Amino acid sequence: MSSLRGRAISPIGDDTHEILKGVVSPAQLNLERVIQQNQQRQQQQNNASGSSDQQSSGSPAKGKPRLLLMGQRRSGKSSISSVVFHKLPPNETLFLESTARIQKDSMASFMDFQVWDFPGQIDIFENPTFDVDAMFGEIGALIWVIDAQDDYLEAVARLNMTILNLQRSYPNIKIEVFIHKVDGLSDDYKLDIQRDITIRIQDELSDYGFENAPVTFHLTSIYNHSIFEAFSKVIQKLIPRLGSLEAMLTNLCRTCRFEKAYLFDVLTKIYIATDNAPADMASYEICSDYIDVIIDITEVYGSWPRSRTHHESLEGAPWNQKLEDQVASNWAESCMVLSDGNRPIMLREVDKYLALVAIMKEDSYDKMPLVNMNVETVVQGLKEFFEITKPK
Ligand SMILES: Nc1nc2c(ncn2[C@@H]2O[C@H](COP(=O)(O)OP(=O)(O)OP(=O)(O)O)[C@@H](O)[C@H]2O)c(=O)[nH]1
Repeated sequence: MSSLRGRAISPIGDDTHEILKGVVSPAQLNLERVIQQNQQRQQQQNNASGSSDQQSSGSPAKGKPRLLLMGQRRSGKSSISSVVFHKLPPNETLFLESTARIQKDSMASFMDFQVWDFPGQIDIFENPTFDVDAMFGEIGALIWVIDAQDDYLEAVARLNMTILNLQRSYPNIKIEVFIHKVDGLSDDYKLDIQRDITIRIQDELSDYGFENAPVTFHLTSIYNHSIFEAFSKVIQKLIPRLGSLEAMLTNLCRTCRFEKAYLFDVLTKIYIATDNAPADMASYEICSDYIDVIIDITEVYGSWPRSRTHHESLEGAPWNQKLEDQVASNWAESCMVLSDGNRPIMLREVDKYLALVAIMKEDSYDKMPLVNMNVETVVQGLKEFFEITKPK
């Protein structure tokens, strides 16, 4: 399949070929032009307004974007960070000790970012030893965790103070409120709490003249996929030109008749883009569980060294082809059929961090060769996308 790379393809539909045709496609040229224009515009703004405004723009000027986890003590910040970024089983968070100082984690991922876990008792605006400019200058998002199983009035009051302090100097910082530990709560109660917290925050902010502060709310728990879903939404806001990624996946779904396609960060199981079909928690869960299965199997069998004779027999008759030319991906590919409705689900690695996972429709399995060709083309397009948009 690798011999197909760089050629125009003949898809089941007719859209994918515009993603990668020949050496440089119009889409690629367009993306490069837009990225260059954005960079020039940003450079001009920075030159015009000096370095202090650069910090106040809220977008990461240099280095890695930062996610700050803040909130009251025992609200669940360290648990969230450990479950999402370190694969700690949720039950084991019961034994986590209270955080005494800021924990800084660097994530080597498709996009290098940092996660800072703050101790609940710290108030950075009260404490003169904190360099607030350095802290919020390169911030990607502030995640405020509220324990929904506890009395949340004080947490909301502190969040309001924090937003008001930030709005004056850093109006573009994205504030993500995780209404957390909703696992034990009924659906009605969850929505009531969300409504109540939203109103309390919006009322307070509009009293101070901030009508449209960038605050988003998520209902989360470490005991189900909601925490990964919420982090996915947060990370997606940090991806430049996310719309182009979504358009690629939407085209792929239309061309191959997929029900849903996700681009996953394999280690964290955060999805960084999906097609434009309505979001559906069940399909996200099954794709994310599938990644776990593949990783487990790879850990057991992945490093199994094939003997030279076995290798030669695989490349010999009746195939008479090199092994890498017989498979669609040089790294990993897998496909299995879901028992409900006979819908196959496929996984294709994009690079060492990312994987494309898609749920197909019932009849797509017959068209696997064409599906593979289209997936291969989109994967090449995705690689180019990340190459072009990577911070220089
Ligand atoms: N039911 C439930 N419990 C949770 C959830 N997330 C965290 N917890 C529990 O909440 C408790 C406190 O979690 P931590 O992660 O230590 O809280 P923290 O906000 O880091 O606390 P400090 O370090 O003191 O600021 C632990 O016992 C966790 O098991 C959740 O989603 N649901």
